Formats: sequence, structure tokens, C-alpha cells
Amino acid sequence: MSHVNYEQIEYAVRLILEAIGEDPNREGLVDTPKRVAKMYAEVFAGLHEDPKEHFQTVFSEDHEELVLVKDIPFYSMCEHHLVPFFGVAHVAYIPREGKVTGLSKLARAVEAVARRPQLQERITATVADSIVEALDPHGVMVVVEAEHMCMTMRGVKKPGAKTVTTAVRGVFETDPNARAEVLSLIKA
Ligand SMILES: Nc1nc2c(ncn2[C@@H]2O[C@H](COP(=O)(O)OP(=O)(O)OP(=O)(O)O)[C@@H](O)[C@H]2O)c(=O)[nH]1
Ligand SMILES: [Zn+2]
Repeated sequence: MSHVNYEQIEYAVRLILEAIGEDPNREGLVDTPKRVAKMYAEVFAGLHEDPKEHFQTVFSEDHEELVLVKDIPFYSMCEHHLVPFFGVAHVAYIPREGKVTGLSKLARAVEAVARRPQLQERITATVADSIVEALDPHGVMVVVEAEHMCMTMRGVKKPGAKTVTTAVRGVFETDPNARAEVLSLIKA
């Protein structure tokens, strides 16, 4: 179910078009408010989603070694300017006592958290914390690399600049070798 108020977005977009000096009734723009409402419903669909819900698929597999899903593409919207930032997330964890989740669920959690007005740091930390809470693993490490359109197409205008954020929990906080292993696997 969508929590988005389509009519309100349509009304607001019409106002913005007027405010920039456009004619919202001209042919090319007449359906734009509707399209934008539909797009916002899609790109903000994760707002009321709890990423932990995705970790209900748990396999009792006796694997207490590193699991890394890397290069998970994501698109999000920066909460300051409501323009996209996008890149890849790498999610690593070390399961405890047979609590191994489905690999796709790590990507689903990234997707749920990215589809909100966001900060890159918050995506990184929320994904890590949701895995800790749901699976109680030995450790979690999340690395996110992204390009922010608010830094490329406007403002400081630095296309190509990449922001890298990390969140480490459990053994990754205390063991530099564990962190180094993940980083070398991400680079490999
Ligand atoms: N920490 C953090 N900052 C972000 C993120 N996305 C965008 N920003 C920054 O948010 C800041 C907002 O700064 P403000 O000074 O309030 O807004 P502004 O005048 O539009 O800033 P400029 O982008 O420098 O033109 C900018 O420095 C953006 O680069 C993010 O995910 N994390
Ligand atoms: Zn921004």
C-alpha cells in the first residue's frame, strides 16, 4: 500500500511549475504533476518499510564465517535538495549460531533504506543496525560509495567526486584484520 498523497504532490508540482515561470497547462507539462507524483511514490516507497522485515528468511546453516554481497546498486534522494545520489553498497556480516539470511535480503534492506529522503551516512548506519538487530551476528560492515547530483549538477559542481561511508559493528569494530579482509574483497 502506498502512503503517498498523490493529489497533494500534483498540486505542489503545479505550483512549482508556475513559480519557475512555466505554464503548467502547456501540452508537454499537463501530465507532469501526475508523473512526478507516481515517481515520488516509487522513489520514496521505502519510507514506511522496516528493513528488518527482510531478514525473516533465516537458514540454520552452520557458517560462522564472512558473507559479503558487494556492488549492490542503489538510488536514493538527498534530503537537502531532493535530487538523486546513487552508487553501490557492499554489505558484509559474520553470522552467529546458524542465523544466515538469504543473500537477496541484504540487497532488499539496502533498497528499503535508500528509497526515502536520505543522507548517505544514515543509509550506511541503518542497514548495519538492522542486520545487528535482526540476526545478532558476530559483526557487520557496510560500505557505501556514491555520487551526489547536488554536488555535480549544481552548487560546488564536482562531477566524479565519490563519497565513501562505512559502518562497522561487532568484531569489525575491534579487529582491523577483519575490516581489511572486507576491504580487500570489495576491491578484488
Ligand atoms: N553529510 C552529508 N551531506 C550531504 C549529503 N547529501 C548532500 N549533502 C550536503 O548537504 C549540504 C547542505 O548544505 P547547505 O549549506 O545547507 O545547502 P546549500 O547551500 O545548497 O549547499 P551547497 O551544496 O554547498 O551549495 C551540502 O554540503 C551537501 O553536499 C549526505 O548524504 N551526507
Ligand atoms: Zn543534496
